[in-house]
Amino acid sequence: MLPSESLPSSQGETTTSRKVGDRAERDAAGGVPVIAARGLDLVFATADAPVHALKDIDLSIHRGEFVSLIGPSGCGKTTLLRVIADLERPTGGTITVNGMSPDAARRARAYGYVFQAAALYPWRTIEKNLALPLEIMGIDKAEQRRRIEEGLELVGLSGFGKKFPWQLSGGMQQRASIARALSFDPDLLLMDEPFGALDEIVRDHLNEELLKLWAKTDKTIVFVTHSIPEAVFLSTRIVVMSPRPGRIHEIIDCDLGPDRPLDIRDTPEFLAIAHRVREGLRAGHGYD
Ligand SMILES: Nc1ncnc2c1ncn2[C@@H]1O[C@H](COP(=O)(O)OP(=O)(O)OP(=O)(O)O)[C@@H](O)[C@H]1O
Repeated sequence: MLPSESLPSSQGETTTSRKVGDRAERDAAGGVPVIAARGLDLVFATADAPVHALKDIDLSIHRGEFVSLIGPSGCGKTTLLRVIADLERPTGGTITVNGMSPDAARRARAYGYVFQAAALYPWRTIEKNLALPLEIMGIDKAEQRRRIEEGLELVGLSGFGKKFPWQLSGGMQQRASIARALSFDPDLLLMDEPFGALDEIVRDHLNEELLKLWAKTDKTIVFVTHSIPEAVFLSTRIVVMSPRPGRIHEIIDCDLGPDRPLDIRDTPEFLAIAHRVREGLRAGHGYD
């Protein structure tokens, strides 16, 4: 693997140093969830029949969690992420982000959003792509420079700032888009199948490095995926969704601890959780 294909490892640090908070304790302490959805519903009005994309979603996500949304195509994973990001308005129920409405949270720049495709502007260099949200926020040039360098270093792209997106591999472009989402230091990262288009080896590697980055920055991450192993490897909890109207079928704790080398995927504990997720997907799908 090229060195440039790696997110930087947190050398000398281990993920065990991370304070993985205990949700029950935080609830008892009255901590405000980062995301709190109650009875959330979304019906898209279309030219023919209305599309019931989300139905009765109840979900609380707390600071420092890594929560994956998994489910069959069209079950509303992206729609749920877009509701959190204030890119779609629910038609029923309530949702707060950091205790605010999604609209207020968006204006407060509470989250960074990483799309499935890197969505970088091809006519801007990597550093100019990273600068864009900072320019919009009116951050001065010197501070922009500092944050861009820090962001590039965080994702292992130091020295690539002057390149254009098309001069980088798919994995490197996706890392640049992660750095852009982190450039204004949001506590919450929303990621919509960010590695879905990458080959398995690069994807494995970025999974491993994303986990280290999460441990290092203590962000809350909501991550959409179709992959059971990816969900189990990354998450502290897995939300299994069922097809239209998209509902939460089951929420599975993924208590594998913070230290997760790739070969954890061969352990009985990992395989047992993957099995539960698969069973949840099957049951939610109504195959039988
Ligand atoms: N703007 C829209 N107007 C009408 N229907 C929509 C709109 N956006 C999404 N949908 C429909 O809502 C349902 C949920 O879509 P969504 O993209 O959230 O699913 P998903 O689980 O993310 O799917 P995939 O895994 O294929 O990306 C689908 O039936 C989709 O066709």
